[in-house]
Amino acid sequence: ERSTSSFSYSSYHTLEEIYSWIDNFVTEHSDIVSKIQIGHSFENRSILVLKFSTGGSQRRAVWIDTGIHSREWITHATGIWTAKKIVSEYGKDRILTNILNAMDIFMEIVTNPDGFAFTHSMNRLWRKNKSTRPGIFCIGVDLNRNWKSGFGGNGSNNNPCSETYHGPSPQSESEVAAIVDFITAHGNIKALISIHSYSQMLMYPYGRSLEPVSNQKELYNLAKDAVQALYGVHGIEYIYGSISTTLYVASGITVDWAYDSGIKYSFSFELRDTGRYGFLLPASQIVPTAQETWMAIRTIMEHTQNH
Ligand SMILES: O=C(CO)C[C@@H](Cc1ccccc1)C(=O)O
Ligand SMILES: [Zn+2]
Repeated sequence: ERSTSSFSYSSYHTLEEIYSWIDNFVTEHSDIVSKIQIGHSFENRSILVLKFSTGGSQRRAVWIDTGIHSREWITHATGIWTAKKIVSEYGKDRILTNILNAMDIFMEIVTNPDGFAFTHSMNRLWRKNKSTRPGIFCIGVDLNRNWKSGFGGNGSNNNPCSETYHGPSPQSESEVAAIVDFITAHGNIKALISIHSYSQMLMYPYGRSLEPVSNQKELYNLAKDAVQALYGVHGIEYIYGSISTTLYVASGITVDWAYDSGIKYSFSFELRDTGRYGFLLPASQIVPTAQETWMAIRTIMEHTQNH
């Protein structure tokens, strides 16, 4: 359809519908939003990033990604709603307006487009990307294990048939390399938020070890504030802490790479629910989930802007 006014923010959508929404969204809000192609997937789909900017050049920025694991549909839906929220609240919400007057926001909604298309066509519970290599008879790499930091360590798997297969080498996957290249070239990303589902958790590095990061106290307190803001919307309770102590040891993950690259405010969300529906969260929970998650994301962005 030609405009986003007929787009349902309370439904799940196909890859084509999301890419079409992105084009309409950028057209309708061209004063503040632009579209950047940062690369292409294994199956040659465009990898798209939304840039929210009110001016300046190379401003400090926040990176948000959703959908790195294709079956986690609530994350793409939350990303879309959040993008609309940002443009709707600019000039109205004082906190968001201050954030966008000082920083840019980059949002990658479909971080694993090949896997996402596959969840619609063949296998709803597909997690990895769709890369193949000669002589390897299982498909896909876990894009949340393919990053350089701690690559190949505990909590990742060398078996290509594993759901946590880390791939042949760090950044071997074009979907990961595209983000690394973009963030490295930008050079002024101050916060990274990588959104997963499910479990209702807000976590920070490290995943690869139990060792606390240097600003652990700050991240703990920021996570606490963010989780309290989230709770205030619909009374949903999150737990929070470092990945390795809150969930499990995982190596080669997005937020460890971000942190080691100097992005001191790196977080990973696990959205609703805690297992009743899991990855098959009903569409009726999209808007409530996005509304509460926004309050946590805004808290993290506000802290980043002020530090
Ligand atoms: O996707 C998950 C649920 O589908 C769990 C996530 C947990 C996690 C999230 C962020 C960083 C490290 C691990 C994973 O194992 O990669
Ligand atoms: Zn995940």
